[in-house]
Amino acid sequence: MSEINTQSASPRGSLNDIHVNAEEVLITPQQLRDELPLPDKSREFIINARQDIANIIHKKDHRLLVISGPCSIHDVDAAKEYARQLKELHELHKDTLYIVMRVYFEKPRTTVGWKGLINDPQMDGSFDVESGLRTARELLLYLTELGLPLATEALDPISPQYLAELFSWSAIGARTTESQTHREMASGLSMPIGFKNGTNGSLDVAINAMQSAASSHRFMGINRQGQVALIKTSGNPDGHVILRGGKKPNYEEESIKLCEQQLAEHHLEPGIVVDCSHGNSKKDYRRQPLVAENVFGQIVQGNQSIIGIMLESHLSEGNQSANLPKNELKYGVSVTDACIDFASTANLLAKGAEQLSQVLKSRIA
Ligand SMILES: O=C[C@H](O)[C@H](O)COP(=O)(O)O
Ligand SMILES: C=C(OP(=O)(O)O)C(=O)O
Repeated sequence: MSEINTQSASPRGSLNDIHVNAEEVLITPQQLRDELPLPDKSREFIINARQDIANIIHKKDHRLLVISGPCSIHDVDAAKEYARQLKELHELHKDTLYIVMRVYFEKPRTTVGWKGLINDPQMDGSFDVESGLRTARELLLYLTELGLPLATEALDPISPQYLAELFSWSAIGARTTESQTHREMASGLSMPIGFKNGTNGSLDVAINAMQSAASSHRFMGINRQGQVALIKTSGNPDGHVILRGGKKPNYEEESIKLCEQQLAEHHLEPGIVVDCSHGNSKKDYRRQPLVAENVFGQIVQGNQSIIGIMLESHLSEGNQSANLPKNELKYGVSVTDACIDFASTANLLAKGAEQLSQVLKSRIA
């Protein structure tokens, strides 16, 4: 890693780097991939998981997609323990639910705050991004070997070259669904992509994003060697909407119908994932099970468009400040949005599997 102090390199009066203090050259994506390669067995597993999820989106697989996991990953040991428990649920409910682990390394902030494990893995303002990338890749390799499909938010347009091959599903978040950069990136990503409605509740931005990302784009990015490159994409055919609520929730029947109508008006497939957290839980984690149960009820009543749910779930409930000294952080508790605990997650998914096992099968003609 080589660091250039741009302030000392820029004499007074310079037009450049006025607000840039320093830059460091990072390991290239290819170097990290060589250092931590993806075994063939894991590659096969991810190819199949992406296909399973695409089949759910296009209604060729009856199962309900369940994306469950911490709001953000900050502690690798806790993430591994969560994954081992989630893997049991994945197996237990595999005929009805397709359970994928949320592994979010990049957090979009409303203003400022800890931006995730890649940006600041030590959570102390040391911003050791190279070690963040390495830790993230090591963890993804472990989780894949465990046999869990993995989900993330694609936020940084550079990090996919380092990590994206390990994910089977990605979201474009509420704060970036309207961003051209993110729509271009989504058009080239190799896994199914969900687009969240905007933080104010706007569905239009997600529908526009789906159309944009399904198209081919030309844009500047980096290649695996870390060079700036002109990227040419063919478009992502597996886009769908994620309803996350906004100023008010949008998971109830009326909102789902409105979303179905808007998708139909744009000749888009009616595949909807409901995020049970965020605006839909009014930021109260205890409400997530209520949202999920309402969604299960809609499916039992004959809804055909809901293809999945998302849960913010961790080993223990609630959250804590990411600014606490490391030795004061409680194990298995979120440092970003509050989560439901694992026992509640397991109860909820057992209820869902029981209620939906027959009805989901009858959806696929
Ligand atoms: O899901 C996580 C948060 O809702 C998102 O990153 C915004 O967090 P903030 O409003 O605490 O910055
Ligand atoms: C940031 C997230 O969600 P949203 O984009 O809906 O706020 C998230 O799911 O972590």
